[in-house]
Amino acid sequence: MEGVDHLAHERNKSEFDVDAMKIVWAGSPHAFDVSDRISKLVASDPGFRKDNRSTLSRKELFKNTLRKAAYAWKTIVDLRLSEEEAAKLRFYVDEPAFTDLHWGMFIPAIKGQGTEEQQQKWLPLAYKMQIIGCYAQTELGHGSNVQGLETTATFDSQTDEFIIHSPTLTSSKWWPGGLGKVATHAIAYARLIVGGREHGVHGFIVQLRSLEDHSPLLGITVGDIGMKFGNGAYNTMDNGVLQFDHVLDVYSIAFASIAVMLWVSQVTCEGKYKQSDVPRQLVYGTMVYVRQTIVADASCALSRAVCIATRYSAVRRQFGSQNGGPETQVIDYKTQQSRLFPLLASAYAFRFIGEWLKWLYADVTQRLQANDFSTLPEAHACTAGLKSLTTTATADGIEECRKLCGGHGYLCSSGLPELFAVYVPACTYEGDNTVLLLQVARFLMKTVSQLGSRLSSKKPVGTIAYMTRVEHLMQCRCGVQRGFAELSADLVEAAVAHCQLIVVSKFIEKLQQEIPGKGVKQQLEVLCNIYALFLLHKHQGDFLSTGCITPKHAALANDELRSLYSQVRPNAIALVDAFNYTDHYLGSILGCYDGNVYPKLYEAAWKDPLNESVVPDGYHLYIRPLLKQEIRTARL
Ligand SMILES: CCCCC/C=C/C(=O)SCCNC(=O)CCNC(=O)[C@H](O)C(C)(C)COP(=O)(O)OP(=O)(O)OC[C@H]1O[C@@H](n2cnc3c(N)ncnc32)[C@H](O)[C@@H]1OP(=O)(O)O
Ligand SMILES: Cc1cc2nc3c(=O)[nH]c(=O)nc-3n(C[C@H](O)[C@H](O)[C@H](O)COP(=O)(O)OP(=O)(O)OC[C@H]3O[C@@H](n4cnc5c(N)ncnc54)[C@H](O)[C@@H]3O)c2cc1C
Repeated sequence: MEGVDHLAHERNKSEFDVDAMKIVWAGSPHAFDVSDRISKLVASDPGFRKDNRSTLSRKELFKNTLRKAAYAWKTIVDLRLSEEEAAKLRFYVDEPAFTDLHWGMFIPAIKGQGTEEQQQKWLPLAYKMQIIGCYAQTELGHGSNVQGLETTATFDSQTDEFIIHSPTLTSSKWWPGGLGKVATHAIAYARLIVGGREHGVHGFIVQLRSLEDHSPLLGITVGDIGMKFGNGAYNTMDNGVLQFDHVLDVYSIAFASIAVMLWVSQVTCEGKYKQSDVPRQLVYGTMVYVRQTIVADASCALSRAVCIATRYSAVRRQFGSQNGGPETQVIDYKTQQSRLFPLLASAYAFRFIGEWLKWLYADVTQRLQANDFSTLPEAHACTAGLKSLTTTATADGIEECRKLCGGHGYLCSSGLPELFAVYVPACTYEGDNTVLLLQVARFLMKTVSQLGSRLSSKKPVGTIAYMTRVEHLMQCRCGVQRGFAELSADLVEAAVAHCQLIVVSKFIEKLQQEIPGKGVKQQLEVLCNIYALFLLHKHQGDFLSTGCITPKHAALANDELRSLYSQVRPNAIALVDAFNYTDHYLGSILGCYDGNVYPKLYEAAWKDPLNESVVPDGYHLYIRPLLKQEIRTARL
């Protein structure tokens, strides 16, 4: 029945202050207030409806996305929302769109790598959305290998201009979000050539389309690359293809530095290339920034899936009826708990590692401004490795949550198929996860060779086993005289172990902070222990081979896990309520707050366009003749 909370009995079991946990999850009382207010604003506005996406054609879907993006911008302007509130509004609108790249990459790239002059010219236009930008780095032939990019930017000292060109088919820009149909400008990455000499890959701000009629400028061929994985899903995004045919970057030398997107190098008025004495990898700065935001995004996506699966696991009953009594809630089965609760713990673990990574990024950015590059390698390794670890675990976790919901998890109305389809490219974009782990492995090799065996002694006591595991994995690999390439598969395993060590140690450090609210810290300690012991159980071969745990320890750890699951069980619904997601944002009948699942599932089915007619289109043309055919063959 509507209005009845079918999960009230579960909520009454909670042993901690849920409102206090909501603040912990949000990060602060202020952050909670903004999130709570904006999520409800979006949920209550029919202009942000999203339950019909799977029934729209690609063109209808895309036009609806443009409508929503414009409506969101109007809402932001009319309500005079702050930058923080506007970002939250775009988050809760929950639709991949060109705005993700405009706000999430184009503007950060200018802020992070543009000169003062460039920032003064481009940021006011971008903030007012008087230009719409995208980040055009990947090409048809190269994505991972940035140094392999083929697009050229040749400085013509006669005309004081840069000529941007796609010399080959494989140099076509391919994948940039927002590029296909909307962006008016791009930060395009190209090989800078000055005076016949090549100076490596640099970013250039290039106008793509007329600000008058949106037509592509002279020399620009641009379009969408076509349908992607899953219906609806990421097809609201116009990932594009772009070719330059000797495009003059219209900014004369007076603005040459406007075009060359870098505070780390310049082309002077005399047409001389000036490389400042900073690491060339600062060209990659935007990718580092986005990777740390992707870690925070992972905790959001995984927590959405876990919220759906946990609430439905409490609603769903199957088997176990005694004397005609109610069947057993599937959340009470130990197998369901052993699959679901480690994911619940991971959602919280990724939330806190995302908070730490945000601090690390801010710290390294501050140091860079003082020309202190000492922590840049660690920041690169951490953002690359944690992006890889958290997105792989989240993509796998969303799929596991679908399976935890049985057949109904496969319905679009569960919200899980679309969440999976939209999320999984996170394992690829912003750096293929294996390629990024190889960067971590390279960092570990260098660290081991510099520090000797001990990677770091600055870890909480509870992580000794994890640290010993990483050292053991590295020693086993570094000890043998074989090349990096030969050992790369093994070194990637050590890189994963290193990233898991970081997540566990930062969760433990979080618990050393003052955490207000009855029972809140105790619940987080249970989740931290579940995360650490689940991984120890999953990788016990590694831990046993280090000798720092024995088979008896491994068995005890497994016993402790079961006990921890029992401690979580009465608090499970409250722990997912703490995410404070509206039913609109969850977009899931299985995960609806009141748990009134079956009537809503049944009602939703009849809204499917296929049920607009009792007799389906095609019956008279195809099925009736089939049913009425003379039996010409002997009866089978
Ligand atoms: C809101 C989300 C929307 C998502 C939209 C998606 C957008 C995108 O996908 S944008 C495109 C993303 N593309 C990538 O992520 C490409 C991945 N590839 C790379 O980052 C690089 O090609 C590489 C790091 C894999 C290799 O770069 P390369 O220049 O060949 O460098 P080396 O491996 O030779 O390393 C040299 C040296 O530089 C250090 N280093 C590498 N990257 C960085 C970095 N980002 N920051 C700082 N330092 C970096 C590396 O550690 C080496 O150091 P040493 O070992 O000390 O020499
Ligand atoms: C949805 C989506 C949105 C995107 N948005 C943008 C965008 O806005 N802007 C942009 O510029 N790009 C964007 N991209 C492109 C994205 O950044 C690249 O696809 C990504 O960096 C992976 O590169 P790749 O496609 O070349 O993969 P590849 O490197 O070709 O990967 C193929 C396989 O090769 C393996 N491999 C590659 N190199 C090595 C190596 N050295 N050692 C071992 N294995 C290796 C990989 O692990 C992988 O298994 C987007 C991609 C997607 C899917």
